Amino acid sequence: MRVAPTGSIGLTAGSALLEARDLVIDIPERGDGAPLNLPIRAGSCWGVLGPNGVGKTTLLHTLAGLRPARRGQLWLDGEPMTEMPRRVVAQRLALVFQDRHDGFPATVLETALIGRHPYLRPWQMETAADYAAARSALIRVGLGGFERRALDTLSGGERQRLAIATALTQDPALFLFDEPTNHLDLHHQVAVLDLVRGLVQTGRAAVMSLHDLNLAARYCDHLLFLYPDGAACWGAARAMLVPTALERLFGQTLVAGEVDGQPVFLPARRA
Ligand SMILES: Nc1ncnc2c1ncn2[C@@H]1O[C@H](COP(=O)(O)OP(=O)(O)OP(=O)(O)O)[C@@H](O)[C@H]1O
Repeated sequence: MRVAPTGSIGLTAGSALLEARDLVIDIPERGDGAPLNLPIRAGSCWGVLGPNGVGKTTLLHTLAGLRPARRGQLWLDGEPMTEMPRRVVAQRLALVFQDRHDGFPATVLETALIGRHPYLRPWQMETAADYAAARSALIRVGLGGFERRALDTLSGGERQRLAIATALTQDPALFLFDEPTNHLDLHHQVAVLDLVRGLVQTGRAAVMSLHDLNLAARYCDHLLFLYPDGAACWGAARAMLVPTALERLFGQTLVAGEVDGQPVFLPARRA
């Protein structure tokens, strides 16, 4: 079932930084889901919600151009992404992965500097401006004093914030975050999502997968629901946050309320 048939609900301002047209993601041994038509416009923050294994990570990797779609096209700044050099794509969008497997020893600053690679020629050394960008990003995620620390000494939450700092150093117009609040305590979850909101308010765009419905309700202006049967629906967050749709999405009975004028959802207690 396709609950909200178009991605145009509530989208008025800003140009589409990334547009998915009839996009079908490729999940091995699974049938085609509903084709996605998503215009990710400047100044918008999209949340991708759905149960475990539904395809959120696969979608984000596909939007980043890191894995081929089964069908459909991706347009980045009005050009077909598949025809763009990877370096140019990396100047325009950044993906913060859910999991990282650090291949070799590095410091926190060296890792953040990886965000400048799309702008450097092969073997070109980072400039003072590149270092300044990396240092500024580390400060923004609260890792200002960590520059010389070895990667393998970081906690899970610190490593997550470093991944976000690396994306900030990359300075793209579009940020794709796969569960950006993973490993983070409540304070740092809110700090990271406030930072994402700040990025969006300055005309960038973000797409993030989230498991926390209430954080999604608070921070996202557009939502995409991916259902286990392959259905999908998307639109303005206010129109999407309907308890029956959310209950079907998560297979969980919910109790809905309102705090600070914002919808809040809790799992219903079992009888
Ligand atoms: N190489 C592969 N071969 C077969 N199935 C795969 C492969 N890679 C991923 N999958 C399956 O694709 C499905 C979608 O995975 P994906 O990681 O995109 O889900 P997700 O919605 O991000 O899940 P979660 O919420 O648990 O992070 C899962 O069922 C996963 O097991």
